[in-house]
Amino acid sequence: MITSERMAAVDANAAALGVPRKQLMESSGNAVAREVRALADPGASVELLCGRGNNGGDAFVAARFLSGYDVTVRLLGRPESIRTEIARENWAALGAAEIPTESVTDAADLALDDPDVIVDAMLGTGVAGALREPERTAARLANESDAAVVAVDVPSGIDADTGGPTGSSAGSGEPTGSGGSAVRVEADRVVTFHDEKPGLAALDADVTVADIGIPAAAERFTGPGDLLGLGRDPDSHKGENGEVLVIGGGPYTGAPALSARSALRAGADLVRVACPEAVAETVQGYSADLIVRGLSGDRIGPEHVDRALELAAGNDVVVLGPGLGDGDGATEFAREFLSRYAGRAVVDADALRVVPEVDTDAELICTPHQGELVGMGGETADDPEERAALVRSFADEVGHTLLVKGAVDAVSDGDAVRLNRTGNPGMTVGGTGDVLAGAVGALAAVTDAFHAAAAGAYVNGLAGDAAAAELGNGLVATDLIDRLPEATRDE
Ligand SMILES: NC(=O)C1=CN([C@@H]2O[C@H](COP(=O)(O)OP(=O)(O)OC[C@H]3O[C@@H](n4cnc5c(N)ncnc54)[C@H](O)[C@@H]3O)[C@@H](O)[C@H]2O)[C@@H](O)CC1
Ligand SMILES: [K+]
Repeated sequence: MITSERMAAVDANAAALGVPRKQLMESSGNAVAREVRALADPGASVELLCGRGNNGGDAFVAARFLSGYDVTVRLLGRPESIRTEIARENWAALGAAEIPTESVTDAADLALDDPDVIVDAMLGTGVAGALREPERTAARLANESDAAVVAVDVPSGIDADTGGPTGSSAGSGEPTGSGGSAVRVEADRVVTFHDEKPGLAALDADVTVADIGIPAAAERFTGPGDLLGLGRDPDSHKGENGEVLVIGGGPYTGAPALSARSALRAGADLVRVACPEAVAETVQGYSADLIVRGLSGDRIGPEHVDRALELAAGNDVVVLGPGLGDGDGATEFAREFLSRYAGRAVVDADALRVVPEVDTDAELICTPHQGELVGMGGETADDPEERAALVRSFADEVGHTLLVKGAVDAVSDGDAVRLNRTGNPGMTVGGTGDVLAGAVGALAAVTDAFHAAAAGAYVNGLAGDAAAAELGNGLVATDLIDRLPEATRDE
């Protein structure tokens, strides 16, 4: 099963792996034509109802694969209004190949000549709201005809994620819109691409899943698609893109500052640091952009839990651990803090060891390296696939998301697993882990824990690769921070 949102991410990852959209559309169209061939013999009449997006583009390709059939490609809209370049190219290819096309803008001009097969390629996953005209009328005509109806990817008017009509937030199958009942194509067959869609199972149609050549690696590994949707809403206000509290420092002062600055560069609006008073000035000295809150004394200990919880309450995410040290007081603090905190937290460094034993309502993203993973009671292996399986089962056991750092990072929430290949040996320098924890913290303020961990690993490694390209093995952790804004751009 794959959601529309994940499908878009995987599509972008496939393009980054050298399998561009145009190739996917070619395979999709080919798969649609195969379905038509299975339904009707050559000579049969096939009416392709095409929208202006890529769903329609799939049908333009299908028409090319249907030589020997009496094909009509009917575009709902003007050719100039075809939305994507790839669909436009495939439309133009029809003309060049002398395959008959028609374009209809007015619903009143729509009529179907009693075809044997109708291909519904009006709307796919890019639909917004209930069907408009002329799609609405075309859907009615398709439903009234005796033809076998083959839907491309998803029947037009159906939400691929819910199975309900498009434009209904509940997706419950209830009619929507201004009083009228929701029109949708009642397909006999659906050719859907790459993987099953959650909304198709409940439909009264035969569903074929077509392999369109998206490599498994596009799902297995992080890629640029994992950043889609993490961009800033242009209308947002200060604080809406994430408020992060870093709790750490004491024996080390650089670590909490690195995490905090990283969170800012990865997109958080406000980042606060709670650290011992004795080092507050030093931490502040690293950057005027940080809001530093001192906790009495020179080490964080259990006496600070109340104050830390108070500070945490105003933030979306806590990053716990950078520079905290492994003293008894610090460990006790981490244990008690987590047992009383119920929000979302990234747990790193010396705070990691308390995770397996602590009883917490918090949602944690733990970022251990292999050694810390073993310290937590987890297992590791040389083979990356085996290691990923072990990370998954350990994440399931502890009930939190794990991001296990290595040459290939492994991320799992106990269910899904994602691997990250960005990064380089130059990043073994001190502080890069603090940068990662901060970046994941910033992302966890705007998306779910698993997505934040995967995207954080990806951007951190990407920033490291950009730094290594310039500085080789001379890179330092702050070089990554400087390159995070570019790495986190989602276009
Ligand atoms: N990785 C992928 O996601 C792939 C997608 N492919 C195809 O691309 C489709 C998605 O393409 P698009 O994102 O271009 O979207 P669609 O082709 O689903 O439709 C988008 C366009 O339809 C119009 N529209 C939107 N809502 C409407 C409504 N309620 N009534 C009437 N018109 C409306 C708008 O002009 C919009 O731009 C998939 O369903 C699939 O068929 C395939 O080509 C292969 C790979
Ligand atoms: K469709």
